[in-house]
Order: sequence, then C-alpha cells, then structure tokens
Amino acid sequence: MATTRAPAVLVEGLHKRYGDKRAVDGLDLRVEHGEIVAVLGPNGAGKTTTVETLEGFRRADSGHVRVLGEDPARAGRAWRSRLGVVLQDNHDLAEVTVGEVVRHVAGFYPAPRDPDQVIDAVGLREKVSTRTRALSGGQRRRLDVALGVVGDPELLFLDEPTTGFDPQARHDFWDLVESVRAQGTTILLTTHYLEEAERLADRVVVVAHGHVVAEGAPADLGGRGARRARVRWTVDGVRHEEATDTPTALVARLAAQVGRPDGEVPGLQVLRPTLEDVYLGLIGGTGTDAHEEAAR
Ligand SMILES: Nc1ncnc2c1ncn2[C@@H]1O[C@H](COP(=O)(O)OP(=O)(O)OP(=O)(O)O)[C@@H](O)[C@H]1O
Repeated sequence: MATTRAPAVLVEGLHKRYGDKRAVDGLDLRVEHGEIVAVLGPNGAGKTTTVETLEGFRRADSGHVRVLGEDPARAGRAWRSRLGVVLQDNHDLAEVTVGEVVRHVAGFYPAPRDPDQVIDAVGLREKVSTRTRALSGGQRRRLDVALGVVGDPELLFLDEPTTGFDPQARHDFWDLVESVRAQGTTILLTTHYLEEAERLADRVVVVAHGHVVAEGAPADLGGRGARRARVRWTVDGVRHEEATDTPTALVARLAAQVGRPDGEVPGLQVLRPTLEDVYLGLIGGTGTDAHEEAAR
C-alpha cells in the first residue's frame, strides 16, 4: 500500500483583503508532490497574492495553509531552503556576473545543486562571466530560474515565468521546466499563456474573483474532452460542417464519398475546443469555439 503523504501545498478557505478589496476570497488549492499545477486567471484574480502567501511573503487574513507540511506564516529558514522562488520581478544585481550570483545564492542552501551544472541547464554557459545588467530579458529570466532551482528545492514557485519571451525562448524554457520536474521537483506556476499551461501542467486551476472556478487536466477542463468535434469539408466550393462524437468515422466516410481519387477530402478540418476557448468561457470572456486545433 502507498503511504499517505501530505500534499506539497494545501490551501483551504484562503481569504485576503486589501482595504475593501477582496483579493483572495475563499480559495482552495491542493498540489501533490511531483505535480506541475498551473494557476490561470485574469489580471487581478488573486494569483500572485495566493502564491506570495504560500511563499510566506504575505499574511492571510484567514484560512488553512500548509506548504511542505508547514504554515508559511510561521515556518523558518529550514523550510524556506526547501522552496525555490522565481518572482515576477526579480531584484537587480546589475554589477554581478551570472556565475557569481548563482554561486552566491547556492551558498544560502544546505545542499545546493552544482552551480555550474545549473548554469549549463538554463543555457547561460556563454554568459557566465557577463554582468547581469548586460543580459537580455529572456536571459535574465533564465538566471531567475537558475536562482530558483540552485538550492535543489522540493517545491518551485514560478510566477509568470515567460512573460516577454520570444517563442523560441519560451519553448526552451518549457524544456528546462520539464527537466527540473523530471528530477522530482513539484512546481506551481502562474501564467497568462494557455499554451504554456497546456504544455507543462498536469492540472490547471482557474481563479477568478479570488476563488477557484474550475480545475482539471488541460485536456478535460470544463468538460473539454467530452465536447463534440466539428468536421468541416468542401464540396464543389461549398463548405460543410458537422458536429460529431466520432470524427474519425465521419472522416473515413467522407473520404469514401466525397474524396478525390487519392482519398483526400477537400478543405478537411477537424476542430476541437482549445484550452483558450474553454478558459475564456469559464471566466466569462468573449471566446468563440472556433479555434482550429487539428486540421488536416
Ligand atoms: N499590496 C496591495 N495593496 C492593495 N491591493 C492589492 C495589493 N496587491 C494586490 N492588490 C489587489 O488585489 C487584487 C489581486 O491582485 P493579485 O496581484 O493577487 O492578482 P493576480 O491574479 O496575480 O493578477 P495579475 O495577473 O495581473 O498578476 C487586485 O485587485 C490587486 O489590485
């Protein structure tokens, strides 16, 4: 039998107000060891307030919070050394080199990773002797991640880690996060990029108005997996569309009935709701169901 182990993060009924503003309003969250959980939500939904409460940087008004089994409001240095934190805006260490800062931060932890291996892992080997002020935005973010993981944390918090990245840098960063997870690190990230959540997260949690409005695997969120596919095709310049639970069977029938001699069906598209469609529906956005995920 598996032993029962407390989750890496457990939040029940979290509340936090700023004056009259209910920033977090009855939020529940659970992250198991080894999971990557993405917290999604519109600006001002309460994501950063929640994450910073978990990191021990803000005090909850009420609610039960446990991170690696301890209350962040009371936990000490030993607990903090088990966390990796990558904030939205990190400090500026302008005159220090990449190598110096990674080695320096490693020194804060009882059992850090090898700083040189971390620098290699985040792709900053060529910049090891560069002062941090001379890094590009994406390189600085990689440095932030290096600082987040050099202590070999059990739990890593990433708050909007790829904001401002170019597409290649974002994909490289995702590979990096996956390699960190492969070493057993639990990861809680906030993001505004649905593609990022889809690529990285085992589970997404959608927060709006300070509480969770939906959660699930990216493929299942909001009943996404159960929604019907729509198949489109063209015959003699006229577009046709049919909703179906069995798109493969429909496509096979079309190939036989209206396909060209080589079996190709003109204008064939198989459409399913994207995570973004589902997300926008959940938060009351204006998303349509018309994104095209699989077109052939
Ligand atoms: N220190 C503060 N003082 C007053 N109000 C605050 C403070 N921090 C956050 N708020 C307010 O609390 C609400 C939640 O903010 P929070 O930063 O947690 O949202 P978020 O979901 O992280 O947003 P974003 O996606 O824009 O980062 C917002 O209305 C914000 O203006």
